[in-house]
Amino acid sequence: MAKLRVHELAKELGITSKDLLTYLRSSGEFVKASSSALEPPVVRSAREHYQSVSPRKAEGTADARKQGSGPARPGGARSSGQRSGGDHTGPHPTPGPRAPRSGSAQEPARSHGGHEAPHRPEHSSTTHAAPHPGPSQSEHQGSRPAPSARSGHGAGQGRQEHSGAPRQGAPRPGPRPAGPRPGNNPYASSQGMPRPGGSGGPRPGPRPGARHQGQPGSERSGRPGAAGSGGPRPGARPGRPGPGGNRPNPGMMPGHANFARPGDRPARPGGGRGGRGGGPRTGGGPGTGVGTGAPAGGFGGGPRGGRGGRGSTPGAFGRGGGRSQRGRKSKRAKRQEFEQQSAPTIGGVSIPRGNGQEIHIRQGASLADLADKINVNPAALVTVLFHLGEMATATQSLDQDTFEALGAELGYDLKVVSPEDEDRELLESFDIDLEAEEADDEEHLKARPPVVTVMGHVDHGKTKLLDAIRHTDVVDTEHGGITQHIGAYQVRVDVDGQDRAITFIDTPGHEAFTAMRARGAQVTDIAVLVVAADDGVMPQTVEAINHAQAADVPIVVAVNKIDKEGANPQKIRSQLTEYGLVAEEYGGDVMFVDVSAKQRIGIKELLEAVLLTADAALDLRANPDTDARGVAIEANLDRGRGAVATMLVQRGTLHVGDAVVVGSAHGRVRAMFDEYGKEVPAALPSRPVQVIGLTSVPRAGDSFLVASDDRTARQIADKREAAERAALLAKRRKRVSLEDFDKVLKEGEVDTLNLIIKGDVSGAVEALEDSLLRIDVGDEVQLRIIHRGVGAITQNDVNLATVDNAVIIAFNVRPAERVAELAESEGVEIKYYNVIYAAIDDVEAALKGMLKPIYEEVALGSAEIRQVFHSGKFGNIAGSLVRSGVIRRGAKARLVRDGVVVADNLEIQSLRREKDDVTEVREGYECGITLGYKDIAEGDVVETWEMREKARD
Ligand SMILES: Nc1nc2c(ncn2[C@@H]2O[C@H](COP(=O)(O)OP(=O)(O)OP(=O)(O)O)[C@@H](O)[C@H]2O)c(=O)[nH]1
Repeated sequence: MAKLRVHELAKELGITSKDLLTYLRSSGEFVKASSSALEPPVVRSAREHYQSVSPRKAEGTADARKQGSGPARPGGARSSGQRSGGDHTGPHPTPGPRAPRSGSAQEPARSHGGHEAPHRPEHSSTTHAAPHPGPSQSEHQGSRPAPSARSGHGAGQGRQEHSGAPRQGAPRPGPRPAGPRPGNNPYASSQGMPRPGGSGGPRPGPRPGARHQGQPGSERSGRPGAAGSGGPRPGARPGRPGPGGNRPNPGMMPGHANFARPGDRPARPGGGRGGRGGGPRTGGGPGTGVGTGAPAGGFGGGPRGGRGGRGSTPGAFGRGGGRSQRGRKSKRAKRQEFEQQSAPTIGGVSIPRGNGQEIHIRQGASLADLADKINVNPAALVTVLFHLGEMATATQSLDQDTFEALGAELGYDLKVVSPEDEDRELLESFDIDLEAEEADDEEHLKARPPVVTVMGHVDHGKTKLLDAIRHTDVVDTEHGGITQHIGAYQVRVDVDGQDRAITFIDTPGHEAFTAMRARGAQVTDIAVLVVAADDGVMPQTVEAINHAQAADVPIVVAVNKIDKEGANPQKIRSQLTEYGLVAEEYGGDVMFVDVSAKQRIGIKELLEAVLLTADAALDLRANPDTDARGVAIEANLDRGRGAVATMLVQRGTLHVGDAVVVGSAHGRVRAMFDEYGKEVPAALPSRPVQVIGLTSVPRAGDSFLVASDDRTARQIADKREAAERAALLAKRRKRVSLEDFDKVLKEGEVDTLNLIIKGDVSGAVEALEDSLLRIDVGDEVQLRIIHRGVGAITQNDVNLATVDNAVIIAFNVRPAERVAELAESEGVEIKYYNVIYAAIDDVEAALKGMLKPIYEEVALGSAEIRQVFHSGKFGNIAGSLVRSGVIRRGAKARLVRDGVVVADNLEIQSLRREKDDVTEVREGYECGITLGYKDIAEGDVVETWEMREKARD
């Protein structure tokens, strides 16, 4: 059963989505947009609120039924939290138990002493009213079994401890934020799983671990799993101002006033963003006009308020109530409305005005795309945009602000949607709602094997270890080991008489891991960190730790090469404490296993440690009885077999004959093979299979899903391809930068400044990190250093920054080859410094919202007015001769008479050579200029300039 979305609930309550959003935000819910899904408790409280205000229909809907069965799953509403970020903070702000932590919950067949029954904590529907982490559910924390209970213990005892005993003998005092752990949902872009590791202490407060660097374990463990990316945060700040507050609006644009036409509405004093402002909603009557300083601009001016009267009666003073009655208009009324909607011409074009409808535009869309959606001529939009002070071609992709400004001007609520949202919408248009599916899964969940990635420094033995594990398949020995590389394999281990499986991703290293994450796929449940006992912690060991921690993936350490002379496994343990990985024997909760990949020593223990860590830290369950969803791990074009893709099933069961869509590839599963090359008819969750039958080769990290039929699969694939093409055009999308951090912070888009520090020497990196973490930034915002390292900025750094929306601080280092290009195209900001204090100052200023870009005025050119023409249409036209530089249409200008500035802040509104409109005129040529300023005279000089951002020292 699908969750109710904001707009649906708003409709039901007879209010606008925006009003509902405002209410929800003010009551502390993190709801992103009107398409956001709402948890039942939130729905209920909203209904109650609005009923108390004005009793309306609310009960008896299908959702009431939902609520009845709605306590959230253990482990948080994983997928929903992932997908729509903070949307689901509401119902689950109280860090609760994340998962049944014992093997019992996952594999009921196992014997677990007193913990036979799956232990599923239920979220109380009242949790949303208590956004602070409380000790309420700490019982589950306390009973979290320690993986340590396993190692080296007798089976029976180990089991019991494992299932019931607290790790250090003492109950864990505090709750663990129960952020949704998206772990295995390929459709999620963000991670919210609290790490299982760490100090295990309580993590209340909204800024856990922000500045505890240096204390082993505390920084990372305290790092907010939840605050990380999208998961519900304890102590989440309620009521951020929504977008639209002080964003630029058309009215702010220079020259906007000059296109005012007779009959335009007068400007509304104050207010936000013209047509999108809140004014009209709250009853701004006709004629309330535009926002800040918008002088009756074009067809700006609150289309919703100003044009009251359209729609239903209540709409006469705004939109209130109009929506529900809109369907019942007479033809005449409709016609009238249409005529009213037809804006007066602007710049010679007439565009039917919207009435505030929400239009979704994908990132990187162009005017042509918008034109298509609102059914107008693209050229007309080009003209309108031009009059808003921006020039763009019909096919050029535009940024969000431009679209919003344009939407406000045209009377539409234009929403630029992220690729994830877009894909969700796309799937929804095919009646596929992944979020709802997962919610429905709850009662059908069955344990699934963990998916493991092996990471570590070069030559520490990752490949050898994967090889050794491959041959340690103690159950399925008849094949004599896995022979084929398909990108992942599954081994079975006999643990305490139980046959259990683990899936290994067969591409070692964090590069593949991060690259997949960059594509939105999170396949890894657990990372095995390989460290050579004769070598110790090396740069890539640290990188691997950072990457795993950034993804909130628990780590099991394999101390390898213990057969070698000079091997010192204890040294590795103590070294790793500095990185927050504290071995159990040192009082921590990370399992360390000594192995020799070469001599195949300790492999079984390692596999057991993986299973125990999974049991203790993760809720690895999936519904096998549904259509398969998962991720493509590897794909290639095989000469004989065509496109071959290794797909990891994450939920449901994949069958031969299923119609699948993988990213923008599609097809029908003709045959499936396992890692032995054996044909398999069906693949359960966590099973990797090589699939043939796709029409094209997908990319690693593409998510796949089974569609109802071939046609649907093809249509989804086609639409995705079109969306991808469009997204390519929007490559220059900007992520977080230090300069705009304040803005995105205010808009509630982020509350953590993620940094990656790269430097030339480790001392500098450490000093910088240390100083940065000491910055006192208050409680509103967090600083998180997600990765630090020595050496040039690599593709990996940029990938990580892409995933986690981080800024890279480069201290005396430069990007490696082509990396700058990648950063540029991905919109990742790299800030270069050679003085530590400058970096600290900038970061501090960014956090405090004081780091504004510095602009300087750059002269473009000047022209002397030779003659003044009067035109009824254009006002006074200055017949001029360009004396220096160029005169450019749209440039800022000032009028100088006898060396004195008589008018400033003008704009070259139109520029002509002979009879033609031109964009610029160079030195020595004559031209006709209109400035929108009447008092011009022969001999005056028009100086033009533009503001350019100045580089900081
Ligand atoms: N003595 C000993 N040598 C090992 C062991 N494990 C790996 N080696 C050796 O270490 C070297 C590197 O092993 P790999 O498995 O290739 O290491 P890797 O981490 O995959 O290296 P890259 O693929 O380069 O990142 C090889 O020569 C292995 O034979 C071990 O347990 N004991």
